[in-house]
Amino acid sequence: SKETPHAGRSGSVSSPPFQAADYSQKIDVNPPKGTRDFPPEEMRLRNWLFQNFREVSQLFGFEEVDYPVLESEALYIRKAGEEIRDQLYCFEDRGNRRVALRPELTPSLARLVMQKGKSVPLPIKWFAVGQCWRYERMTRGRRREHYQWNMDIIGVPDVTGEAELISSIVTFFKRIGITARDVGFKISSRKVLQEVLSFYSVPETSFSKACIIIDKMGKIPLEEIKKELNSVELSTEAVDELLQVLSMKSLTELEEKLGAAGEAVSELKQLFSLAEKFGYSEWIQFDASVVRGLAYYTGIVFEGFDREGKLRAICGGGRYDRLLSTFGGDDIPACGFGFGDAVIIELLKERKLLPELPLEVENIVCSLDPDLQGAASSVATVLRGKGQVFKRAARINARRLILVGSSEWQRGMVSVKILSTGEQYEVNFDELG
Ligand SMILES: Nc1ccc(Br)nc1
Repeated sequence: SKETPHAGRSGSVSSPPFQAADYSQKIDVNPPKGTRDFPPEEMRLRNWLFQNFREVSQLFGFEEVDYPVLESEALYIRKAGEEIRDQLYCFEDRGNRRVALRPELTPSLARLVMQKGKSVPLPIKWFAVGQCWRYERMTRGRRREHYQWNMDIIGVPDVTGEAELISSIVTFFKRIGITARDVGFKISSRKVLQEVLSFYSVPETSFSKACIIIDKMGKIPLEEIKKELNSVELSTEAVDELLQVLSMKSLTELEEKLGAAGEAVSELKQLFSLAEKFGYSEWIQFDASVVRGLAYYTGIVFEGFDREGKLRAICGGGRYDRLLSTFGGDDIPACGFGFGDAVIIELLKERKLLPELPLEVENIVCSLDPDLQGAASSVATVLRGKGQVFKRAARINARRLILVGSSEWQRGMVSVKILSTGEQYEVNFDELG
């Protein structure tokens, strides 16, 4: 039935009461607007991508977790004017609870960490690959769901956390053939913004809102940015100074401006020094304009970008030391990133790096005589039981064709044909393994 938007919070659409299906006409066989099916070929590519997400996460000692796609809406009600709030896929359930399809995974992680409390030793190193949602008016024809890979480190207060997270993403890129010539990371810190604003005694409450406004730079006119910054109590002088600092692309320049004593400069210098040790210096650059669009970041922020500038941000993350206290918990230092499943595929297509993932079958068993269906089933069952044969089912194309013919079967034999060479021979059914 057509969605009839009812009154309610922005972005929430309540559908009419359940209507019995009308079988007189063919249903719409396409998935709901903004969502995707994953038929076999697309599913193989998705599994390949997620397998790389998982293997890199485990290489760095992270444990996999997951959470419900449906969460309490309260997890996402932040008052900083984020786009993620404006596009919340939220509704009232049949128990009159305000719920939402998760737009991101970090609030769920914070909720689970709080739930586990002291029972989980620190540092916590968790990763997840989960579907996230937004309700965007389809005027822009964009997707309403994507899968996000997240890695988070809880309980590490210094930038070694961020350095390790960026190293894990670099490791992932290298595994799939992406190099530092293809992508880079723009790195900054929200403490840059904080130190500038504190100089102009801007109230703390304006900080998150100012970050969200600045994240819109390049997406809306500069005059609009200035107006919105004035509206959250930044003076014209503070705005001009801020915009000047945000245009900086060198740490030396930033140090000359803010001095070496502040946390912003010292943490960034420490991170760039660690990057040398990790061996990924060529992948990163300082860019003061990076603030990211989530209200809860408090320190280092970074985003992966394609150097040709054709695509949206590939991934993004940073430090969020005060998220738990916004949920009424005790703060624990934390950092993490989100990595969507869509832009990276666009990038691999651009760079002709999509993997060949044909259907993979180890054996095809077929009976040449209708009366031998049962026999063929026995053969297939024996082969399936031989774990090691099917474990190698990841082989490209079927390697063998097992023929169950009546004359051979009467002698307890089956024919085996190696498809790549055409070689054919008989095997005793009892020795199939
Ligand atoms: N947060 C979010 C969710 C879903 C998509 Br598609 N993009 C962003």
